[in-house]
This record gives sequence, C-alpha cells and structure tokens, in this order.
Amino acid sequence: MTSKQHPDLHIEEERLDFTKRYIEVIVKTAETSKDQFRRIMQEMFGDEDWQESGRYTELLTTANFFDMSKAELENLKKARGKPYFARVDFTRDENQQEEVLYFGKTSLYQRESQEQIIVDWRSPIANLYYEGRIGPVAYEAEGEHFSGNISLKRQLMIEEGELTEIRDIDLTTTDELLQDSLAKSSSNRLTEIVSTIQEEQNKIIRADLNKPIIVQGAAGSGKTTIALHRISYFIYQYKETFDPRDLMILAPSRLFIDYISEALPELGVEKAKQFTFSEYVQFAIKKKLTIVPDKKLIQLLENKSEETQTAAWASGIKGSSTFKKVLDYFVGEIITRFFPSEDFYCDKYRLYSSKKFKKLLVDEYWYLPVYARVDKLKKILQSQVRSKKKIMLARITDTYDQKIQSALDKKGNPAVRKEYVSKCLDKKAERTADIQKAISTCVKQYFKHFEKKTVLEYYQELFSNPENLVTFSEGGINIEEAHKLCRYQSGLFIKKNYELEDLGPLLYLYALLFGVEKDKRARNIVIDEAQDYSFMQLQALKTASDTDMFTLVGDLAQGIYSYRGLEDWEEVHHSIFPRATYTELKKSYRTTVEIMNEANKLLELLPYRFPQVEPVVRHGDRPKFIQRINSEWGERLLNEMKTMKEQGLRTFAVIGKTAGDCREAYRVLQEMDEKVTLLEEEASIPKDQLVILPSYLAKGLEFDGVFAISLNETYSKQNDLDIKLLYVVMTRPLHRLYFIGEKASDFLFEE
Ligand SMILES: Nc1ncnc2c1ncn2[C@@H]1O[C@H](COP(=O)(O)OP(=O)(O)OP(=O)(O)O)[C@@H](O)[C@H]1O
Repeated sequence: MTSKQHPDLHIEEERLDFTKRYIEVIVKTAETSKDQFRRIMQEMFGDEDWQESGRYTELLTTANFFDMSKAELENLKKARGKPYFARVDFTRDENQQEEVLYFGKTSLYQRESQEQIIVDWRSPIANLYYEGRIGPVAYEAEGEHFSGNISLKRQLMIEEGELTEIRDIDLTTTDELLQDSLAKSSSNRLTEIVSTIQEEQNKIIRADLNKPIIVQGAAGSGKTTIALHRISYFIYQYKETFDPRDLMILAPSRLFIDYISEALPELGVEKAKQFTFSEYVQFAIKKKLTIVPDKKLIQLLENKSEETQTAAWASGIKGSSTFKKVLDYFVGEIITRFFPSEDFYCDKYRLYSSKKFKKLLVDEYWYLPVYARVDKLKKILQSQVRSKKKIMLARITDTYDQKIQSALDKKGNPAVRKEYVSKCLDKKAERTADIQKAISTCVKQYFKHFEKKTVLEYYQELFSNPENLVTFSEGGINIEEAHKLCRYQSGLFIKKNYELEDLGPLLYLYALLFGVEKDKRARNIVIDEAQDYSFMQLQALKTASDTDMFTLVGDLAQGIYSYRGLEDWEEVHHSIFPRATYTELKKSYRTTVEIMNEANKLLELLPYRFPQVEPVVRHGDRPKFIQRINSEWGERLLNEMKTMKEQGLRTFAVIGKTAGDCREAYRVLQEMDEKVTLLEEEASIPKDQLVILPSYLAKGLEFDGVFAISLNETYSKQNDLDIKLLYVVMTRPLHRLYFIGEKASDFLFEE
C-alpha cells in the first residue's frame, strides 16, 4: 500500500514532521549555543500547526537541552533524511503499557519524558523488529527478558525526509521490502541493510560478542555485509569502553576495501583499521618487505610445470599446522641459546645462579616473547647489582679498614707500618674502583654472548638446515621434502624476496620472539574471505594480537586458493578458535533463482559435499549463451548492455578466467570506443563504467550484469580450481548473466 492510501498516513506524517523538527533543534543548538535551546525550540515548533497541539506546550515546559557527544551529533545529522525505517507497537506483559517504537540508524530521546523518539537498530529491543512476529513474543536478548505482545509491525520508507510508503507486515505477507531492496540495481559499492536484515543474519550480527564466530556462508548470503553490521553492533554495545581503532578489518585486496568503503561510514565503523594481510604483517613487524606478486594461482591455471607444482606445494607446507609445530620447536631451540653457561658474577661476587636464570627464562616468563624475557632478566640482574652494590662496597671498605686498624694497633717499626697502611689504602682504592667498574659493566658482559638477530635472519636460518626441519616437524616433513623446501626458499632469499605465504610464519615468529607492539595489535579482528587464509596465517594473527576475538566469514566453495587456504573449518575451529560459534548461511540474497540454479550445478561437480544454495525467491532472465564469432562478440555485448541500461541496470562487468583473456577483451572493447576499465589488483572500481576483471579478482564483488567470457581460455571439469572460479564468476551478478564463448561446454554446460 502506498503511503497516500494508508489509514494512518496522517499520524505517520505528523510523527515524521515532529522527528525532523526535533533533530533540527538538537543540531542547531549544538552548533550555536546551549543557551539558545528554548529559542530554537520555539522557532522550530512555533508555527500554527504545532502551537495548537498539546505536544508543543509540553515540549516547551520540559525543554532542557542535554549534551550529546560529537559522534552522536554526527549520526543525527546523517539521519536527517531518513530518521527511521520501521515501527513496532509492543506491549510488555509486566505493565501492559503499549510502547510505540521507531527504529533507525541512531538513537534520539527526550530526556525529561524518557520518550524514545528513535531507537537504534542495534539496541536489544530492536530484536522485536528483526525476529518478532505479530502476537505474543518472549525472548532473552543480552540478559534482558522481553515478553509481551506485538500488535503492529510497520515498515516506513522515507526518502529525503519524505514519507513515500507505509507497509504493515503480518504473518502472511512476505517481506516485500527485502524483495524491493534486492531488485534494485547495484551501485558498485556495498551498502547497509539495516531495514531488511533477516532473522538468520540478525542472529549472527548479535551472536555473543565475547566469543569468536566462524560463518560458512553461500555466495551472496550476506557474509561481508553481516560482518560489517556485526562490527557496527559491537561498537555500539561497547561504545563506553572500546576504541573503534582497536578493531581491524582484513580484506583480500585494496580493490575490496574500496568496494566496502561506502558501507563503513553508513554503519559508523569507518574508524576501524582496514588492511590486507600483507599490509598488516609488514606494519606489525615493522619491516617493508619485497613480496613477489602472487602468480601461483595464475600459473596453476596456465600450466602444471614442476616448478609451479613445487611453489604450490611449498605454500601448502608453510601454511599448515605442521609448520606451526616447526616454528614452535624452533623458538624452543632459540630459547636455549639464552641459557647462560656460567653463574652471574659481579667482580668476585656470585649474584645469580645460571640455574635460576634458566628457570625464569623458561618457566616463569613463558608468557612473554623470548626477547622480552631476556630483557626482563637483564633488568632483574641490574636490580640485583644495584641492591648488592652497597654491601659489596662496604665489604671492601670493612676488609681494608680492619687491616689498617690492626696494623695501627700493632707495635713495631713505624716506617714499615706506614708503608703497610699506605699499601692497604691503595689496595682499597683499587678494589673499590674494580667493583665500581664491575657494577657498571657486569650485566652487559654477561649478556654479551647472547645473540641478537632480526626476525628475517631467524626465518632464513630456519631454512638453512634441512635436518632441523625434519626434527622440528617431528617427521611431518621428510628429508627430501626438507631439502626441496630449503632450495625453494633460498631461491627467494637470494633475491631478498618473500612471498605471501611467508608472511604467516614471519608474523608468528615475530610474535613469539619479539611480540607485536601494543598499538599495532588489534583487539577484535574481522576477516572476510577467510577460506583463503591458511592455518598458519590465522594462528599468527591470533598469537600476534593475543586475542581470539575474531569474526571469520568465508565460503569454502569459493576457495580458489585451496592450495594454501583452508579445505574445511574444522582444524581452525578446534585448534585455533575452540571457543568459536560456528554457523552456516545457505540462503543467497544476491542472485536470481535462474542464475543460482545454474551455479548450483557446478557445486555438484566438486568432490566435496557442498549444500545447494537456496536463492531468496526473486526471478529474472535465464542466463544466456552468446556464441563468439571473431570479434563481433564485442558488439553483441555492448548491445545487451545497452538494453540492460534501458531497463535501469547500472553496473556491468566482463569477467575472464585469467588476466590474459581480460587483456584481449579490453583490446576488443576499447577499439569499439567504449569506456572500459581493466581492473588491476590495487585499483579502485570506477562507478558507472564497464569493468573488465579476471575471475579471481571478482571474488566478493557484485554487478547488475555480468558477461563471463572465454576467448583463449576455457574452463575444464577436470580441474576443481576451474570449477570454483567459474562458480565465483556465476555468483557475481544481481540480475543478468551472459556467457560469451565458442561453445557452451567451455563453461562446463552440457549443451
Ligand atoms: N538482508 C538483506 N537485505 C538486503 N540485501 C541483502 C541482505 N543480505 C544480503 N543482501 C545483499 O546481497 C548481496 C550479497 O551480500 P554480500 O556481498 O555481503 O554477500 P557475501 O556472502 O559476502 O557474498 P560473496 O560470497 O560473493 O562474497 C549484497 O548486495 C547485499 O546488499
């Protein structure tokens, strides 16, 4: 029903008018002076319409401005055009009083009357909107118990401050707002979905904030979106105690960070740090490294040479839990290098036994990074010297004073006595100087023998001895493999290069040996596309940040980096995040039924059991195959795009299997004078332009219309990687999917 026909139209319009004016009062007052509050109130509400209403008098008599934080004010300003999106009428059992609640992206209330003008979508009571049905409801949320009755659930569409539509939801109506929202065209950027969050998504957003969470979600199930909403919810819940800058979002590429950039301020989470894994590791270990471009995936697609196989194999080993064992063992061995061979002496005084030193190093300070333990022991010895300094010096003085005294007491030749006393005085001065010197140098001397190396030196050392790799892995790596791995690594080190797969072990080693500085550690980490992380990477992040507060979202069916990433969640769940809640999302919100049905067929070709993805019921055209003849395909593509544009669609992508096919497509389309952009890793996505990108870069992104192309490259059923890549491509479009190739079987179709 449009707003004009709704029986409550007048009530809702008046409410909106009131809310908008009240926001203006708050904003204006904050921008001028608090003393002006009453005057502004009169100005905003003093016109005839409002003077007649009882509400105006009430407002004025109770008017009393209260301070808002800068952030709250900013949120309120942002909310001016759309202060809320839903209304719920709820009667609590305990007092039988009906509350009329308006939910929006921020909260606003009148302090005196305690009336909530807008309730934040992240407050516990907003669960009534996301999960409650008309009728009796009862549930717990963050320790609060709700029981009562919902008599009205209403969605309110407001655009630029105007009420455009009112929709009452009851048991029988399907969620039209969701359908509308999904039917819209994409903007090339991720947006917030607060008004249409679904029950299963809401559960993840609000799942226990003190526990890690792992979400296996189908393509388009809203993983990225939900992860960002969960951050927003987290920041809201802990606004008093948690600095948003302690939150870190790890994304697969800068392209992806650009893609989510719009949703961040909308959700108030723009202060969270955003990194790629590679950027973060270099930041944390304070070293700028030369990382060789990650060509393995492409090489695996293009050729199966032994070199490529070795590279992929080495990646797998360096990311495995076996390698964690190697590093743990290695660090254990490094610690023994700090076992002193002798007790600690200052001059002739034994101040600390080596046994005690070892005990502290290994047992007492086990929780500290190795070098921090050594530093701690240094301080202990220094304080030991300081505390014994007086005694040591006093002993010297006493000894020589006694000698002198007894010489003076003796009768005898005065000349001899004099000489003896003078010698004693000299000796005393000499010994005192010795002790003074020893006091200032003994600690330094004692530690002089201990090594001081950088994390890179240690890492390179690890690969200098194949036998050690076998021992450290307790047989997990055999001697041939160890030799092969060492050879592979030395090929990198000679050129002062590292590869992405070295970063997990490096970070882990750094954390254990030196510890990541506090201001470089995150207290809460959100990882998107988590299936592409290796065991070692996740373990390293956990150890480095000293917390298990992670949100991991990913989809194993899109695990195109499985040679180095994860094949299942089990090991990660059990060994790294045992406290984690594991959840699955099977519904897809992005794609139409017709497209998803085709994509689902690919999952059946994979050797693992992936559940079929259930699309939210939204129909569209069936995917279309266009036969490629010479370069005339370019024209057909542009024609189809023109038609789509006429139908209101706005974002389009040509997705090739590899960069090679993309370059070829770029050449053809550019010649036709079309404005196209070839996307490289670090680029940002231009708005309203046709973009060409390879399949592996398209992961996580979405477009209204997608042209999957096969020019020189085809997809093969024999290769799981090909199947997964094609699956990624086919799950990118919101509305239309085209295949352009020589024959349908190039895209793994029967016909
Ligand atoms: N509850 C919802 N209401 C409206 N739109 C939604 C909802 N949930 C998801 N979407 C939309 O579905 C699309 C897919 O969401 P998103 O990109 O977060 O999914 P994903 O699981 O991360 O996908 P992928 O696996 O491809 O990375 C987005 O356009 C998002 O806005």
